[in-house]
Amino acid sequence: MTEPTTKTQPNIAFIGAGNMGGAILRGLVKQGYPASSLMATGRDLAGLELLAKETGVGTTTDNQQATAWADLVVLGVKPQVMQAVCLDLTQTVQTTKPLLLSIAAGITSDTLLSWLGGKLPLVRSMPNTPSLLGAGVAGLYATPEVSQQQRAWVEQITQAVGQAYWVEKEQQLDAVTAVSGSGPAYYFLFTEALAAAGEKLGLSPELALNLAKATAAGAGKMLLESQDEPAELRRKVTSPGGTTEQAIHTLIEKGLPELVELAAQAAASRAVELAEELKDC
Ligand SMILES: NC(=O)C1=CN([C@@H]2O[C@H](COP(=O)(O)OP(=O)(O)OC[C@H]3O[C@@H](n4cnc5c(N)ncnc54)[C@H](O)[C@@H]3O)[C@@H](O)[C@H]2O)C=CC1
Ligand SMILES: O=C(O)[C@@H]1CCC=N1
Repeated sequence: MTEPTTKTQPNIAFIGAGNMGGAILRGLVKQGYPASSLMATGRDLAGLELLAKETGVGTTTDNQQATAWADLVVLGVKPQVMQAVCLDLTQTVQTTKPLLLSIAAGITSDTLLSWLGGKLPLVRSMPNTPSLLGAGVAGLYATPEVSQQQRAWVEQITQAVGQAYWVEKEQQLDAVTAVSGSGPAYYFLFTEALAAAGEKLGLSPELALNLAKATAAGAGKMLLESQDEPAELRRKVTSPGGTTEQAIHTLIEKGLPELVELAAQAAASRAVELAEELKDC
C-alpha cells in the first residue's frame, strides 16, 4: 500500500471527461490548475484529442494507467457504465489507494465500494455544468475513510469551478441532484419557453432569444450578488397594478410552484431508482 500523499495539488485522473467531467477539467485548467497534473480518459478519441489540444492535459484510453498515476480519481462516466469501469479498476485502486471522487447521479458509496473491491476513501459529488465557467455549485458527501487532507483537495477542486457544500447524509445528494445537478436544465427550459412566448407576441426569434437569455443571466447575477432574498428581488420588479403582477399571478395560479416541486421530486426519485437498478446489474 502506498502512503497517503500530502501534496496540495494532487494528480487528478478523470475517468470519463464528457459534459460534466470535461466541464470540471476545463474549469480547473482555466483557473490555473497545472495541466501536467491532470489526465483524462474516454472512449471518444476525437473528443480526447480536442480536449488535449484545448487544455494541454494528458489523455489516454487506458483507465488503469491513468488511475495508477493519480492521487485522485474522478469517476465521470455515465451511471450505466460505472460498474464495468469500477470492476476494471479494482486491482489498481486496491494497490495504490487513491481518493475516489464519483460524480454519478444516484449510485451509492456502498455500491461503488463493492465494485471497487472494498474500503477506500471515496467522496460523492453532485456538481453541475456551469462549472465550465467557474459558476458551478456542488453537494459533497465523504465516506469515513476520507482524510482531512483529502477533503481539502475536494474542496479546492470544487471551489476552483464554483461553490462547494458538504452534506451530512448521503441521501441528501439526491435532493442536491434534483435542485442544482439537474437544475440548469430547468432554467434553460424556462428560457426556451420565454423566448417562444416572445416570438408569439411578435418579436423575431433572434431578439426573443437574446432578451430571454440576457434576462436569465441578469436575474442570475442579481440572485448571486444582491443581499436581497429572491422574493424581495421579485417584489422590486413587481409594480402594484403593473405588468409583472399579472404574469406572476398567472404563473402561480397555473401551478408553477407545485410543478417545480413535482419536477424536483421526479428527479430525486429517478436518482434513487438509478441506484437500485444499477446495484446488482
Ligand atoms: N451532465 C450533467 O449536467 C451532470 C452529470 N453528472 C454525472 O456525470 C456523469 C457523466 O455524465 P455526462 O458527463 O453528462 O456524460 P457524457 O456522456 O457527456 O460523458 C461520459 C464520458 O465517459 C466516457 N466513457 C464512456 N465509457 C468509458 C469508459 N469505459 N472508460 C472511460 N471513459 C468512458 C465517454 O467517452 C464520455 O466522454 C454521470 O454519471 C452523471 O450522472 C452529474 C452532475 C451533472
Ligand atoms: O441527468 C442526469 O442524470 C445528470 C445528473 C444531474 C444532471 N445530469
